[in-house]
Amino acid sequence: MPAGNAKGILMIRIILAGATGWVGRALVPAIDKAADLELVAALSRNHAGLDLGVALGGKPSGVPVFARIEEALATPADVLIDYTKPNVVKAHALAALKGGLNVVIGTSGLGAADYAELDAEALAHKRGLLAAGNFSITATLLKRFTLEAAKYVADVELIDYASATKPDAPSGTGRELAEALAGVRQGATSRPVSEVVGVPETRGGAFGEGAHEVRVHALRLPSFVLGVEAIFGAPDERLTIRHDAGSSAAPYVAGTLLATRKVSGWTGVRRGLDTLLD
Ligand SMILES: NC(=O)c1ccc[n+]([C@@H]2O[C@H](COP(=O)([O-])OP(=O)(O)OC[C@H]3O[C@@H](n4cnc5c(N)ncnc54)[C@H](O)[C@@H]3O)[C@@H](O)[C@H]2O)c1
Ligand SMILES: O=C(O)C1=N[C@H](C(=O)O)CCC1
Repeated sequence: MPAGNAKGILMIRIILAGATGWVGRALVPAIDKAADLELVAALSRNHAGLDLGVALGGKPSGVPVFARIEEALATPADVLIDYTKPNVVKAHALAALKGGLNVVIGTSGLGAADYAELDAEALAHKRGLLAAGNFSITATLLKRFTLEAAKYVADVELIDYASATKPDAPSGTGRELAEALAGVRQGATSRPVSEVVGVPETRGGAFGEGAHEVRVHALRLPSFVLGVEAIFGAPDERLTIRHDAGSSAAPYVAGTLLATRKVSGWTGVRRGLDTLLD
């Protein structure tokens, strides 16, 4: 139950996992500025034991930094926001749900099977979870426009661009889009990959089944931050819908905070910031 502050505003108490990372350190000042949000604990493998303000190079803030989710969860809180790493995010979310928190996941690397498991846990504990492969508004529009175009054009493939060091492929943005697209797309007219002569792997990774599968081609090269491109082909014409992220984490802040405010409004898992838009 969110706690009231001195002005009687219901405060949403947040544990931020990945608070000293690229996105985490952009979220901290935005949470501080919000009258209805309170950062009560942080999780960071590299800065555990420090005060978060000090860890971020500023004044003490009174927010403790922990190394492990179990330690952080000893602080009473309402929502866990996670921007950490693909190999730890699911364990963080499961622990938070068990502890009675709602969960907002920005971390990439999880797919449909992981979210089915998290959904069962969220339902069991009557908590909400919102995961978005990309919390930026323009990436969310890429998803919306691509799903709309798929109603009219049968053939579509995705290209997923990211930096050479990104640990997961495809990106969270590309994976969420591919899994959603596989659920709504029409059958492809391209030759089935099982009939391809040469090196079938060059046709990309597949999400979904048979003619409804969505092929994703992941490029990992220096100079890219994150980009996802949906290419639709029809006889004698082509449509490309593309999102490109810049080098700052600013585009992800507003969407993450919107999800944090809304996530107590349902039980189970929702995927995509688009599920919160009209
Ligand atoms: N959904 C979105 O809109 C969106 C936007 C940007 C990034 N991302 C994703 O968010 C994730 C984080 O991105 P980033 O660029 O901020 O990463 P980063 O490497 O800059 O920061 C990761 C943070 O997680 C912490 N961490 C790592 N392993 C940990 C562990 N085992 N226990 C506790 N803390 C741990 C680190 O200390 C650090 O604070 C990535 O998966 C990225 O793809 C998603
Ligand atoms: O820089 C990253 O890593 C990003 N990851 C997200 C993803 O995996 O889709 C999106 C934004 C940047």
